[in-house]
Amino acid sequence: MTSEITFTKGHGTENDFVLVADADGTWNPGGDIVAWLCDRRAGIGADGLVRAVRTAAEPAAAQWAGEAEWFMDYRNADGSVAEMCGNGVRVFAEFLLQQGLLPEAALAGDWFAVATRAGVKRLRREGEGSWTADMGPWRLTGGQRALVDGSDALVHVEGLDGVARPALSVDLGNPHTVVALPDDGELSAADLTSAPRVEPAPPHGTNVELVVPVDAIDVNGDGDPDIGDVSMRVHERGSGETRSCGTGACAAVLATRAWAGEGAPGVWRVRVPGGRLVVTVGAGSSLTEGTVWLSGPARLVATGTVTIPA
Ligand SMILES: N[C@@H](CCC[C@H](N)C(=O)O)C(=O)O
Repeated sequence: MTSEITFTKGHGTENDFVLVADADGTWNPGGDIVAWLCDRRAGIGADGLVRAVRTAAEPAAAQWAGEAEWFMDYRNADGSVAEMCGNGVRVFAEFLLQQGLLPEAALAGDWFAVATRAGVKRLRREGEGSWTADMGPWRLTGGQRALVDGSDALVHVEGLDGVARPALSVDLGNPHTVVALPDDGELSAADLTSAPRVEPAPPHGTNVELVVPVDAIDVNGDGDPDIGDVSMRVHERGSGETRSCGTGACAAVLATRAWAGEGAPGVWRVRVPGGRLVVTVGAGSSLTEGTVWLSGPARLVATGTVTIPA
């Protein structure tokens, strides 16, 4: 039997999603259906599927029912499940607004809670199509040892000189491995048509970010940089190279800040192929753990219906 689903297509800095409202949790697609929907030739095409379901109706989220009304069920383009999506959660908030499901107070600029597999995240509307997400806790996976050594992994990136690069692993609820490159030439030369090989292989796979520091900005002219600035490309676990990754932007900043050491800025601009994001490191964060905020656009571009094959 086939079924018809209403969807919205949206993106955050061109990290794009198919969004489906499934308030009562009656539609729980298998990985093959997700992969088909996300297929850019045979399906609608997206980096991932976002399903909006009431926490009370979703067994995976029932533990957060008292804290958040809605659960973001995030799936990668290959149909695999992911814990969190930083661009996706902003687009999710914009989608709830479009569907008339956003709590009234959130429209007025109050924080509101969304449950994810990485726990409850809070979001605030900054203006039309613009959101900040409190991404919650992060940590360098390798802890103090990785900070002292400057790396806890090696990454082989195709298209460069064949030498494995030192990298830092960052846990944002989902896994990231960040590699610093010296300049834009290397950033462009990197071939991300296949996943960079990471050693040791992370147990649940990883998203890989390539990051190039851009000159930090000294806003008040006191000689100390106030705003950090990086360029980034990403190969996402389960989706391949994408034009942006929100959790990846946070990871890129947190690794760069760890390499820079004490005194590094707390606010960063992240340039990705699909646009720009702002990452703010939470007050009280150390170089190895803390909290982080992500700000950026969320755009909804189309709605439609699709017949799901049996
Ligand atoms: N694009 C997302 C991250 C999506 C999940 C990721 N591919 C994973 O498997 O962890 C973002 O904006 O954070």
